[in-house]
This record gives sequence, C-alpha cells and structure tokens, in this order.
Amino acid sequence: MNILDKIVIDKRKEVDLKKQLIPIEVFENTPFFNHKTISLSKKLRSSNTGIIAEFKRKSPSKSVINNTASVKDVAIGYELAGVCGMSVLTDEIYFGGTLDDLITAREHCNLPLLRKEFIIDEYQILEAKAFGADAILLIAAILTRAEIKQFSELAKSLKLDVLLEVHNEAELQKSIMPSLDLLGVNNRNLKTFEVSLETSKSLSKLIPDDFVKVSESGISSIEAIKELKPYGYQGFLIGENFMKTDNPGASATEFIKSLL
Ligand SMILES: O=P(O)(O)OC[C@@H](O)[C@@H](O)c1c[nH]c2ccccc12
Repeated sequence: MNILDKIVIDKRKEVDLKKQLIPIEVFENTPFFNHKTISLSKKLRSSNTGIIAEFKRKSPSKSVINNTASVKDVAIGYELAGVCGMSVLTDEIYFGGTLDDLITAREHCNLPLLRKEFIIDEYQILEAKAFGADAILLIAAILTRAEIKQFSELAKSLKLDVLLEVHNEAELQKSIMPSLDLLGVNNRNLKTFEVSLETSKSLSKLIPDDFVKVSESGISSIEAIKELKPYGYQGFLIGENFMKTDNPGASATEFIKSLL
C-alpha cells in the first residue's frame, strides 16, 4: 500500500467520525458560510508573480519542516509579501495542520485561502466554507470522474474556486470539465515522493486554456519560475521553500522582490 492509499483510509475514518459529531447544519450556520469568497483564479489571472504560499508544518516526505511558526504571523507575512493566495494544510495526521489554522489565517489576512486537504466527501467541502476557505483542492489520483464532477459542482454552488490536481496524463484526461477553475500539476508524485519540474512542462500542452495553470511542489528558486512561465503557468504553489526558514513571510518577501 502506498502513502496516498494510507492517507485516504485514515481520512475516510476521520470524516465518518466527524459526521457523527457535527451535522452539516452547524456549518451552514457559521458566519463564514455565507461570506463572500475571494477568487483565487481571478487573482492569479491578473498577477505577474502568481505565488500561492503554503502553511505546512510537516509532511510525510520531509517530516518536520517548521514546528514553531504561527499561522497568524505567517498569514500576515505572506500578505505583506504580496503573494496571490495562501494554501493552508488542514490534514492533522500527516501534515500537522488543523481547521483552526484555516480560520486563524482567515482572521488575519484578506488573501484567497485554499483549503489543502484530501477531499473524499461532500462534507469536507461544506466544512471548508464554514472555516473560511475561498478555494478547495481536489486530487484526481484519489477521485473518480463522477466524484470530481459532484464535488466541483457543489463547490461552485458555494462560490468556492476549485483547483484540480493531477500528476499524469491519464489523471488529466479523466478530469477535464467546466466546473473546475484551476488545473494544478503536482511535480511531486504523492505515491513515491519523487519531484520533477518536467511533470509540469510535459503536461502543460494538454491543459486547455480556459483553466488557470498552476505548478505545484518542489519550486525553490526564481529560475524554476522563469523556466515554467513559458509553458503557460500563472500560478506557483510553494510550501517548503518558505516554511523551512525562521520567517516564512520574510522569505516570501525576498522571493517576490527578486521575481519582479
Ligand atoms: O512544499 P512544496 O514542495 O513547495 O509543495 C507545496 C505543495 O505543492 C504540496 O504541499 C502539495 C501539493 N499537492 C498536495 C496534496 C496534498 C498535500 C500536499 C500537497
């Protein structure tokens, strides 16, 4: 069994348990549920840097990345740096994140917020909205086409943007549909953790122009971004490169300065 299979098994248990504890009516009555969302795709279309900066404490591939940074400081720092959006990991077991991180980020910045989660159930999409998200991630490797359609249509009805993540051509072909806003190519294979920017380069030509193209993972230099831009990428999702430093916000500031 690969790590992705394990994550999905644990996620199923977690969601089934939560469903028994918190009914969706609770989400529908939260202040953020009817809040106007900020579109990540629109922001990326009009940006010349396109950085989506992530809050990530640990990961299965790297174990601890940053145990001390506060989500409040990082959200404020990322916004000051001029990033286009912030991605907040909410998976606890494998990434050390929580839904509280998402709401804390919401309270301290006006950036479009992506809930970074292994979504396998509609419940998590309602939850994302209730905790202040503007966009959700759907991972093609763990969903059928029917699920991608059902989940993305629900997200759209809640005015959430949808970032669909693929890692190869088959995942991309099975996923293309009008209810998606952003198409992300993960340079990291979630089953083996191998990272290569070539994945973004080779899949770019297969992504229709109506989607905002995002290159995800393993981006640690300005050169990488300059290399990827000619392939049509308008979004660059960066986690570790900022989070591994003492001051992720300041690192993002430096990065963006040298990009402009
Ligand atoms: O830290 P990196 O290599 O810059 O990667 C960030 C982000 O792309 C990565 O965290 C990620 C991309 N897709 C995911 C799906 C689930 C969990 C995490 C991810």
